[in-house]
Amino acid sequence: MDNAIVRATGIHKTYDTGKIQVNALRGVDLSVGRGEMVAIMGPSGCGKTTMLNCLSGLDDVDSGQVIVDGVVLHDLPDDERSDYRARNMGFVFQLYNLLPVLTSVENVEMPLLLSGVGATEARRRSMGMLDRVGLADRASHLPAELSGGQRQRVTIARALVNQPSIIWADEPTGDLDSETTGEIMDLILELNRSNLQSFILVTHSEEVGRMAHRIVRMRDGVIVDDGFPNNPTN
Ligand SMILES: Nc1ncnc2c1ncn2[C@@H]1O[C@H](COP(=O)(O)OP(=O)(O)OP(=O)(O)O)[C@@H](O)[C@H]1O
Repeated sequence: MDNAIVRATGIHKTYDTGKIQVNALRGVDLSVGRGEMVAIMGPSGCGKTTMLNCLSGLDDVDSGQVIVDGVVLHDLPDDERSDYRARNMGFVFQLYNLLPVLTSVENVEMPLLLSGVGATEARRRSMGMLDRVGLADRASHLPAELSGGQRQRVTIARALVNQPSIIWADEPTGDLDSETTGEIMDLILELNRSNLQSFILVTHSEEVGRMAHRIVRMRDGVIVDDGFPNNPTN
């Protein structure tokens, strides 16, 4: 793929708990194009989250190479890799839940403040992003004062506020009912189309998978299928 933004080759990852070794990734090759939306699917335990963590540089790999926009990710020292992630990637992960004591806009502006953007500019951009996700009128609400779908929209606004070229999402619609899932996916698709950002998302939902440009199916730590969703409108 010529315009690949992510190019992973021969990724192996083993977890060693002391008692047993789990070969979570057993030679994964994957390229993701600029502006592409890829759904990673497969049965529980097949290695989807591990793949997201390894490809985004959140976790180390045992062997193989991940090149993101020309940068060999795992060659970077830890602090430079974190910095690279903060500047170029957005995350919609359960691990990065909204901070409960901060309002919507305070949550969204956090990545900007952490990367050195001034307070006034951070607030301006965060309000703009909340507006994009349809939540300008909930800017001063705490997460507990929002619905599940609204919370997820704030999480997406926070992931996108830095204008990253890649967004990694682990079950972005996991706990949501089907109507809200549709709304969140429409939002993600609209952002993907208008900003040409690449989305790589893990999902158990065939409905969500069908909305992506491409479905990558995994089993037992390898990719077993990689193709277009069976959807004539895509
Ligand atoms: N920190 C860890 N230590 C040991 N084993 C782990 C660890 N994390 C994951 N595993 C194992 O690695 C394998 C892949 O796990 P992973 O979380 O990537 O699967 P998954 O496809 O995302 O599953 P699910 O759909 O249930 O979230 C599983 O067998 C899991 O038990």
